Amino acid sequence: MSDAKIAWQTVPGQDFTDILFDKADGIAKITINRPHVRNAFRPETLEEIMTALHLARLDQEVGVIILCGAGPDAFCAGGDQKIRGDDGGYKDQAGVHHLNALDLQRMIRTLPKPVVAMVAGYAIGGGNVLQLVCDLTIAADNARFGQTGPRVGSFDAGLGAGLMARTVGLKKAKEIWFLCRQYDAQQALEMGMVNTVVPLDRLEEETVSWCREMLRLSPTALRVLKAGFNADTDGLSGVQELAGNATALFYMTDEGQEGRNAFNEKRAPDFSRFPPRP
Ligand SMILES: CC(C)(COP(=O)(O)OP(=O)(O)OC[C@H]1O[C@@H](n2cnc3c(N)ncnc32)[C@H](O)[C@@H]1OP(=O)(O)O)[C@@H](O)C(=O)NCCC(=O)NCCSC(=O)c1cc(O)c2ccccc2c1O
Repeated sequence: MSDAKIAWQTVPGQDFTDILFDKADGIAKITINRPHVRNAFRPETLEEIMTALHLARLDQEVGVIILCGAGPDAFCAGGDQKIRGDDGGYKDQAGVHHLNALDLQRMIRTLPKPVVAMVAGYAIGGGNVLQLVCDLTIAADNARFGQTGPRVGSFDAGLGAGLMARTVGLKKAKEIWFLCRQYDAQQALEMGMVNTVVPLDRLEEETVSWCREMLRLSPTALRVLKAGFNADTDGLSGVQELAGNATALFYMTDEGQEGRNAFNEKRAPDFSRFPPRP
């Protein structure tokens, strides 16, 4: 199959209402499917995305994940203001309030495979933070980015502010949040908020081509690099993620296995075969 073509297959066995979950050629695609509200999310949407991400993480056929919105008009317009309640978050259908966008942000950052945002149309508010926390962003030429929090009575002073500042610089990040302007795809590219801009009709083709390039590379190298890129921003939990990769690799060595074997064989471990390396 040429690089331009991909035959998405719906991942079977799921009962999603707010997202589509497809897979092909080592790539999983999660589509926020609420175009009537510019793909704004409700708590259920975020739960479904997290379920799909978990499945994609466990699936050893999947090396890269695409996150996108249904239709050409929006990637995601953030939290659904129609179900934003008075009790500290967004109401699910049982009336419970959530801010589970923050759980999703952390999940994307700790997921040990690259997550690529494919942005057509608006990426606004929590939708812009969502594309920001993805590892790469491919934008269509109709994409528009911005924060609205201070206008609609909200703010994301966590990754929304801090990661934004690390991505586009402190002054620009403050401008984005303090003025609540919108920026077109070219401006987003110039400020380093996205990786490339392509015509809308070539968006998926280009995104898939970037994914296929990554799939040709070492998954372990990409995994550890991702953890390394996030480690300082995420503090000790970022170090935990990076260190977990070191532990997993150590478990694969004879030296690591000698400790386990000695315990199971009720003998003292003999690490003398493993000299301290320079
Ligand atoms: C995105 C827009 C700029 C698009 O404008 P456009 O003119 O193209 O379309 P309409 O405005 O006519 O919208 C069409 C239709 O969609 C509805 N809609 C759009 N966005 C939302 C939304 N976010 N919630 C609910 N509904 C939405 C709109 O009402 C129309 O429906 P009708 O029935 O009226 O026809 C523009 O739509 C826009 O500016 N949207 C609002 C963007 C916004 O302010 N988002 C919320 C920001 S706050 C946030 O996202 C957020 C979420 C979190 O989970 C947080 C967690 C923790 C901390 C902070 C958080 C946070 O800040």
